Amino acid sequence: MIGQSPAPGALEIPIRRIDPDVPLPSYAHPGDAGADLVTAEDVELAPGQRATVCTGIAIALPQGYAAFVQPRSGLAARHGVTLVNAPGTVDAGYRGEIKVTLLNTDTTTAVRLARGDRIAQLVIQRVEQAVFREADTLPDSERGAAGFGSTGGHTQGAAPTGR
Ligand SMILES: O=c1ccn([C@H]2C[C@H](O)[C@@H](COP(=O)(O)OP(=O)(O)OP(=O)(O)O)O2)c(=O)[nH]1
Repeated sequence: MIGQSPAPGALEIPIRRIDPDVPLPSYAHPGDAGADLVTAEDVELAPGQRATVCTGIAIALPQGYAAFVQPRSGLAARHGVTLVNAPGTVDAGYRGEIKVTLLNTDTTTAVRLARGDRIAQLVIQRVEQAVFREADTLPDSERGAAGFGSTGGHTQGAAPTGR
């Protein structure tokens, strides 16, 4: 079911329809993290092609929040469509139209998306703004500087040596 009534205590976000005919972002199920975004334009992506498309909406997030534009798993698994910059970050101060940079990763098949198709999902989260305080040494930790596969790779990949 699409277009649930809001959960009690849900965060209210002012939204402006730049394109008056596009639906507002909506959660497909109660408890979903992502509200679906649609494309406001028809687009065809050749194999390997990307395109930045309009969603027809602009929002005003409260300070201390950000919205993350995430790919949809169905589009990814069925058609190889993802987002170049996943997740796209919408800053609290941004008042412009939310846009989505789609990428067709399929090497042989073009993908056609029609105005109104759901192309991505918007996840709204609280975020911290840090103060970066320079230090000569960092506190010890169990991991230390080990990373980039230091705990073992997949079956065919050897872990790279750390520096
Ligand atoms: O997928 C995205 C990513 C970003 N934006 C908008 C909202 C965001 O607040 C703004 C700037 O995004 P970002 O900081 O990622 O872009 P930048 O390349 O660093 O540009 P800028 O110099 O404007 O910060 O663009 C979108 O509409 N969709």
